[in-house]
Amino acid sequence: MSPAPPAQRDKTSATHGAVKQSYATSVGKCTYEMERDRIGIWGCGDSTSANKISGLDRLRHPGLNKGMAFTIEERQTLGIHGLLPARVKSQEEQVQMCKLSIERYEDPLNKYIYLMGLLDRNEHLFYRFVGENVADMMPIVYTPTVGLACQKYGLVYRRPRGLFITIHDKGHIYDILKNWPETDVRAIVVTDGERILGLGDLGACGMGIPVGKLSLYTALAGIKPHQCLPITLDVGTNNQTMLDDPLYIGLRQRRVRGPQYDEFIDEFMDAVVRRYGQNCLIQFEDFGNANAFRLLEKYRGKYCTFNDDIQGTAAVAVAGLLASLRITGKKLCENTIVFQGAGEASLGIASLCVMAMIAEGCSDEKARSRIWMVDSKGLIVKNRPEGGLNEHKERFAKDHAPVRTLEEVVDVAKPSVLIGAAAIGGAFTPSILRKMGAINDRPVIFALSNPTSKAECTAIDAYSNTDERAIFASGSPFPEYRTKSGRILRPGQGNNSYIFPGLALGIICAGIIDISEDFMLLAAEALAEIVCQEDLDQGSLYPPLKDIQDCSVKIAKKIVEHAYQTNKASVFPQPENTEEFIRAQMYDVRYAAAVPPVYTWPRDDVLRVDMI
Ligand SMILES: NC(=O)c1ccc[n+]([C@@H]2O[C@H](COP(=O)([O-])OP(=O)(O)OC[C@H]3O[C@@H](n4cnc5c(N)ncnc54)[C@H](O)[C@@H]3O)[C@@H](O)[C@H]2O)c1
Ligand SMILES: O=C(O)C[C@H](O)C(=O)O
Ligand SMILES: [Mg+2]
Repeated sequence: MSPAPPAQRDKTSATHGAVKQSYATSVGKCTYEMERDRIGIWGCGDSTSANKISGLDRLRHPGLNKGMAFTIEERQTLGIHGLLPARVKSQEEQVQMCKLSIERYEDPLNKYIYLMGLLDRNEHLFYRFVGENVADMMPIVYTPTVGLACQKYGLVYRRPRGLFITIHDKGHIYDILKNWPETDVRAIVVTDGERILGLGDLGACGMGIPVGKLSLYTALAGIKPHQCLPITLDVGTNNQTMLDDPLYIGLRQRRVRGPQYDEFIDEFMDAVVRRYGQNCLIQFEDFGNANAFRLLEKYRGKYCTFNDDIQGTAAVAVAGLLASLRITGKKLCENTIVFQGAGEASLGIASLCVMAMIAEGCSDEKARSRIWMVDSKGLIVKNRPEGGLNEHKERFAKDHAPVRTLEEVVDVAKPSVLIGAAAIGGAFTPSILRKMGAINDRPVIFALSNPTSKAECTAIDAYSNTDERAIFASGSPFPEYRTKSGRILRPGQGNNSYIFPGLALGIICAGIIDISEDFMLLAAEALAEIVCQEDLDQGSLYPPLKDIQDCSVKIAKKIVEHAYQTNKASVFPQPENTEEFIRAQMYDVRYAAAVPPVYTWPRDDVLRVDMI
């Protein structure tokens, strides 16, 4: 069975009603045929005749190149014999070589450049290497090193990887999408670079984030690389350092806002639907606060979209909180939660917490009463003298006199859970942490801000100021911690990377367009369920990173099943075996045969004369 084309793509106008897709798997195709089709897409040859494809093209195409793993037979058939050294390597040997190569670099940015170079040369090898070494490689291709790479993107940028669409392309966005050589795009991660991690406005240099997120789509959830498209919408930057930097790669102008910006994003959304179909997932990433909430409200339910910083973060944090209940023995609604920050991450988490508390049987009002939020002006209270509370913050405003500092809020609220997402490095001072330890037997401390320099506290801070009783998680990874008694604690990474790859896999497989909040709570519950006693005993509220690929499939399975139960799926018929259905669509990191198998006599499948 051929992979079904995404529904309604490349029609002249965008339509957003539900469209049924056929069973979109590539199960029936052998890998050789799939590779051959892809060469056709890139225009390197006739898609019906593998023999016409230049061997050199295969060496240059990251999706087809195997480097020294081309067999002698392949080298001869493809006309690349002699272009490679005599030795034929296995992919396993190549993976070993990658390990040796990357270990030679000390500077993380050089490791990043090496890995991006590998991705540009040999996709299968990159994904196998990263997939087999997730805990070591994620901090390079993703948080925290990707933050550094974005800050230096002018230096790091080598080859096209994704699309830059500028505000000057307004009116022609569809034409730019058509310049992307792949037609079967199922997932886009898009940024406008305004809030890159906790590093602020990096303009077009934010491209490192969609590239990094989508590399995790493949490495952690097996979504095929050619189905993923990173996009940066370049509307300028207000970062003067970037504007003054001769290496800056984006438009040298201040950010466009207002109706022109809105029309630009509207055109982008419609162009994606027109080009790739309404089932193409659009993940919003690292937009500035005001646009992030506004655009989510505007597009959710109408386009296949979610905001990772609001919704993905909510799911991973709630998963961690649900897992923490197994240690504290409480219900979620019995906790008092203080947030440092009241932006995308914090408000997203707070809203999903309310939903989870309501699911426990608590009222909406009581659930909200459990949540205290602190922003740059202090505790969020009703009738704040400065005014200016938006509707999201208003929902959590306390009937309380103004309280200015986080420490004072901790004194007043006496929280059992402290969550930081304000990008203020070190905001959880030793004094605040000691207070959390004094109020609680097992204080829950989440330092979610990224990258590491923005974390509210380190794992060492959290443990050492609470007599090692803290239940700690962080957005960026921290090394393991040895307690005074010699126990090893492995703090879990409360990062949306535990959620978005599996969520996206489920969305794509079932063809979900309306990604409602119930999917986020479901993903949170699914992730929390995977956490085992051994993880908790080691101080982690999340499964180890080495198991994250399995987590993605388990999350995707729940998402797909729920989509069929709630009539949100658009891929029919409903698969009998959900997991098999999902796995059949996943990327295989192993190389496919580059030439058709040559049959030698006697063939097993042919009746031989001497057998008659
Ligand atoms: N771990 C994860 O998966 C994850 C996910 C999303 C965001 N984050 C991180 O969270 C941080 C914030 O992201 P966001 O999207 O919520 O940003 P945002 O800009 O939407 O929100 C930041 C919030 O911090 C508040 N703030 C600023 N200064 C403050 C201060 N001195 N005291 C208290 N509050 C203050 C702001 O008022 C705002 O409410 C970033 O570092 C980001 O990397 C982590
Ligand atoms: O990118 C990350 O590491 C998580 C999150 O999306 C963030 O913006 O910090
Ligand atoms: Mg983000």
